[in-house]
Order: sequence, then C-alpha cells, then structure tokens
Amino acid sequence: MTGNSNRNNNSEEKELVYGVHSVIELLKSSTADQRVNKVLVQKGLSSEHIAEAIKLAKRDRLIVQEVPKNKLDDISEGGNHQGMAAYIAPYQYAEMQDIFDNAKKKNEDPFILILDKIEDPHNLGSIMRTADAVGVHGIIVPKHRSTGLTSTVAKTSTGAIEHVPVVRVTNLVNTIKDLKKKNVWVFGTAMEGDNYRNWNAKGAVALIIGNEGKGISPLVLKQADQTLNIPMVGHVQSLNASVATGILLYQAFASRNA
Ligand SMILES: C[S@@+](CC[C@H](N)C(=O)[O-])C[C@H]1O[C@@H](n2cnc3c(N)ncnc32)[C@H](O)[C@@H]1O
Repeated sequence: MTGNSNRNNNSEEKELVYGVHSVIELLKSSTADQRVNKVLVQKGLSSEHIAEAIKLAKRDRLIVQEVPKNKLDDISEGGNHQGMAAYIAPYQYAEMQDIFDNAKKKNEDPFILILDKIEDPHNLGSIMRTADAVGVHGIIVPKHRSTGLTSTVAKTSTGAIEHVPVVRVTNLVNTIKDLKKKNVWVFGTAMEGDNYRNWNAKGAVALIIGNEGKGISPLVLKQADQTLNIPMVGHVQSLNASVATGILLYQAFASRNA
C-alpha cells in the first residue's frame, strides 16, 4: 500500500486515509461498510483507480463527495493524496446480530434504541452514556445525516462507546420492519402521543428518538406500534433529544425491572 493515514486535527476529529491505493485497499476490506464515514474525491479528476474506488464506495452505499484540490491538500497536510481520501470512524460499528447476541448473553429481551439522524456528537455521546446505564443492548443509526462515532462522541460517552454496540443501517424503515418481524415492539416519540409514564416496556422493545430539529421523519414514525409523549407545561416546544432519551429510557428501565 502506498497508503497514508493520519489522525487529523480538525474539529470533526476523524481519522483520515489518503492516496488512491490506500483508499481502494480500505474499501476492499470486509469492514469498510462499518468503518468508512465518507470518501472524498478531487473535483474534475478521473482515472481508472478513482473510478474503481468510487464503484467500491457506491457498492457499500457510502457517501462520496467531490471536493476542490486545496481541501484535500489541507486535510492531508500536504501529503500525496492523489485526488482521493476517506474519513474513517475512530470506533467501529457493530452488526445487527451483535445487539441480539448481547441481549441473549444477558438472558434478557432485546432493549434497542433507534436514533433517527442525531447530528450533534455531544447528544450522541450523552445518549450512549444513559443507554449504557440502563442496559440498552444496542443503538441503531442511519448511515446518512447522522453524526459518526467521532472522538467527541467517545469523550462525551465517558467510556460507554466501548460497551454499547452501534449499528449503522442504510434504510431505517426497512430495519424497523425487520425488527417487527422479530417480534420487537417499536415505540416512537413525538410532541403528541401517549403519556410515557404508562409505557409498559417489558419484552423486546425499540425506542425511536428523532433529529434535534426535525424530530422523527414521518415515514419512520409511521412504523411505530405506539407513540409516546413526555408532557410539557412550559413555554418551549420540546426537550433536548438527549434529555428526552434519558427520561424515556429510565421509564423503560423501571418498567422492565418492576
Ligand atoms: C428536539 S426534539 C425535536 C423536536 C421537533 N421539532 C419535533 O417536533 O419533533 C428531538 C427528539 O427528542 C424527543 N423529544 C423531545 N421532547 C419530547 C417530548 N416532550 N415527548 C417525547 N419526545 C420528545 C423526540 O424523540 C424528538 O424527536
């Protein structure tokens, strides 16, 4: 491999691999799907190798972004990037089966958290911290428009990132349909719905939490078996996603352990 890799110092704190051959080797590895956050290609540049890399990235439905040459010069800190780089997550994603194995190992019904496009790494880290505290067996996130498992997430999770598997999926709606086939009861959350205090979270359950601005997307919410609401009597319209998750997960914890 002519490859190069570094831990770059930008605010996203992601690991960078650059050089077309390094990126191809990375994309050929069996864990590329779980590790690669984004592939960057120099605008206007084409070659057989670049085409091969793009094909591999698209096979795994990874994000491929065209960027100007000076952006690649910048992030590779003057390294020989050959018009191509990839950001990889410092922490590896898990497989769906890991969540079910995790539950089985503890002799418990699956307790799953689905995050519909959480964008703020501090929110994700803090959600992971609570998820670990209440024994969530795994978290499911969509591949697109979610924060990756960055160092900021790891730091905010205070170590929970090592214990709570995170699975990345291409299509949340299909994933929820699959979970339902496995007899998992799926609970959405919204500004209207059933009072969360009455939530019976015994059995195999999945809780969906929505994006910081847009909430849960309508197609995803439609898949929920029930929608839960945390009543609010003040002036603001909603709670912070991580605060809401904490309240809901502790209701589930109390109900599951009653
Ligand atoms: C900041 S809120 C999103 C608000 C968004 N404007 C909406 O109307 O859904 C982010 C997520 O936190 C959860 N959440 C926040 N406040 C909640 C509440 N009072 N009841 C239930 N879930 C809540 C939901 O999962 C929501 O999608």
